[in-house]
Amino acid sequence: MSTLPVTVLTGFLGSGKTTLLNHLLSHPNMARTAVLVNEFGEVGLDHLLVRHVDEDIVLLNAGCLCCSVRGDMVTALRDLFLKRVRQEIDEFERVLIETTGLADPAPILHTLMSDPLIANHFRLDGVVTLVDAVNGLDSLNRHPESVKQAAVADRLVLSKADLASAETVTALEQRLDALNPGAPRLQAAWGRVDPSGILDCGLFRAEGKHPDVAGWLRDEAVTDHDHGHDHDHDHGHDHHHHDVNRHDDRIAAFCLTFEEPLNWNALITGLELLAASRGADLLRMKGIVNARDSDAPLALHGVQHMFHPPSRLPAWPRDPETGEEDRRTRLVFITRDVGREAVRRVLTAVLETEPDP
Ligand SMILES: Nc1nc2c(ncn2[C@@H]2O[C@H](COP(=O)(O)OP(=O)(O)OP(=O)(O)O)[C@@H](O)[C@H]2O)c(=O)[nH]1
Repeated sequence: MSTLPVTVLTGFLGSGKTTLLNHLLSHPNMARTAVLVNEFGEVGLDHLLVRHVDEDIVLLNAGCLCCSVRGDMVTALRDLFLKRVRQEIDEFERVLIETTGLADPAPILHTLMSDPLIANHFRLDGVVTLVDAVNGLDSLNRHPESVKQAAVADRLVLSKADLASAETVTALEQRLDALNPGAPRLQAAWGRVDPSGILDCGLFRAEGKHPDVAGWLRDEAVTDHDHGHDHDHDHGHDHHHHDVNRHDDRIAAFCLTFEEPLNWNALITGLELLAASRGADLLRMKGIVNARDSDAPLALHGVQHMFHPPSRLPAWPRDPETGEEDRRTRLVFITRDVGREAVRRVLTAVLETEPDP
């Protein structure tokens, strides 16, 4: 993969994004990373500064570039790429983008998938969402944006656990489990997190190792949660959502599994139908597909109405216990106000009626 991985760091106002960045920027593993921030001033770079490359880009002593974004993120990312091509800046191998606190990460993710220059040269590695242990529950209760930020995350990082009681942290963790069971959670006191915990959560690794399907798809964690969820609903009492407010109730995380190879065109038609009718509510989708007319597995992911072009993987993932190839199609969805059954019905209806090409 010659594209450069991009990590999007998001989190509600005051959740600790700048504090985390401050820690990351001095970490040796951040060498060759270009970090896009809204303003240099906020991060306080003086003690890390090696030299000014230009007005908007500085080189830091860990070997990373810190770039302040003037105007929009798309222009900043394009400029950065062109400077790299013209060798006006030190070669960087990955990008980390800090979003503003109220931001919906979806538009940035759409740009990564759709802007021709950007989509050709960058790929989404992951969305990292910071959640403040003190105010996190309140933000989730009051701001649908913060629910969405947590729901689309590939990694959830809890900040300020030192200021919150153990009960509050547990209650927050339960909420996050229900909202986004597939996202591994880390704790970062005062922003102290190892870069390896939040970078390389995508399917492809910088070192060109085999794609990590299980680590990217996280379908087992989602399936385990989904079973518990159905079970609780079946019995209708005392389930773990009883104290969860309605923003969270609108979010569902589930995995659809197909044992037999699928008609690829029909699957895409089904997904397009879903995107056209419920695009805004398909918060995140990731999948590995066994298509009848492809020997190799195909990986697919999307955010709302937009899908990234599929990638062909070099080999089928293997079951870690038996070592056997796992050729099942697995589609993981995080949705808002769209249930598993509705998605399954649309996809199976199209899969059953479309003829093979
Ligand atoms: N006690 C404690 N305070 C923290 C921790 N992380 C961040 N803070 C403090 O929380 C406040 C907000 O942190 P920032 O890093 O500025 O948060 P932010 O997400 O960048 O804020 P905005 O850019 O305004 O959205 C600051 O005063 C930090 O010092 C932590 O783990 N523990």
